[in-house]
Amino acid sequence: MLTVDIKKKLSDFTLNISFTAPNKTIVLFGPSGCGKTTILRCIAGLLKPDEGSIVSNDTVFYSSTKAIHLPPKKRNVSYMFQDFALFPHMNVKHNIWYGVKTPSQEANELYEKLITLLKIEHLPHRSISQLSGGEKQRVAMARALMAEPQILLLDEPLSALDAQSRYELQDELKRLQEIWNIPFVLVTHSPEEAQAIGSEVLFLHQGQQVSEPPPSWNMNANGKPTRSSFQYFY
Ligand SMILES: Nc1ncnc2c1ncn2[C@@H]1O[C@H](COP(=O)(O)OP(=O)(O)OP(=O)(O)O)[C@@H](O)[C@H]1O
Repeated sequence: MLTVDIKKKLSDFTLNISFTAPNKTIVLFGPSGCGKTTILRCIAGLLKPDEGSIVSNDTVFYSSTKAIHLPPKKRNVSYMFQDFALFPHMNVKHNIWYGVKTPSQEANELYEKLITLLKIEHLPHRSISQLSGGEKQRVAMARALMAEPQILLLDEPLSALDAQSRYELQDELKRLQEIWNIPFVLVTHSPEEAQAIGSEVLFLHQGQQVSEPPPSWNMNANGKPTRSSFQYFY
């Protein structure tokens, strides 16, 4: 369980957000610049809010009243970036093992489980430059979970992929969340993706949560959001 209740002054508005993420996938949805990435960065400890609190289970990550601001490495949070941020000079296996401090039998078992679940058993010695976008996403996912995080943050994890890989990986993400049973906090611009993956969706507008979903959630016959989808925000 993750509880976020923070304010932070940004260039054009003040981010003022309060939500609780149970062990499910919570989606932060809204237009470019509404504050989605800033929220992830505050949870990860890469940015300090101006006030409020961030608590994960019993661990206080940030509290303005208690003057607590844990550094990123003490938060046990994995952050998966839009471009996957894999190390190009390392092969797949070394990328996945990167965050593991002490090799152990348990870590080996976790590694085997992850590459099987993510269907990348055939790739361990491949270099990153020889992977498709979907394969890179799977490797990034394995690396993120190999660190055994309490929380997984995903910043537009599927946006660089073609439609086919996106659909496949939406299902994988849902399945992995159910197995890991930790909060996944996922940022997207895509109403279709938010609906497909999110157990809960937070609609954001200029740093604030808005209660109404955009009239937008009407899809056309091809399952794509209609043009009116975006009127709410743009
Ligand atoms: N450290 C910072 N200090 C002040 N303003 C910031 C800071 N970081 C980002 N901003 C501004 O805050 C706003 C929210 O940025 P943020 O990156 O969180 O938006 P976003 O919703 O993730 O956008 P996108 O979907 O384009 O990635 C933007 O106007 C941005 O310019």
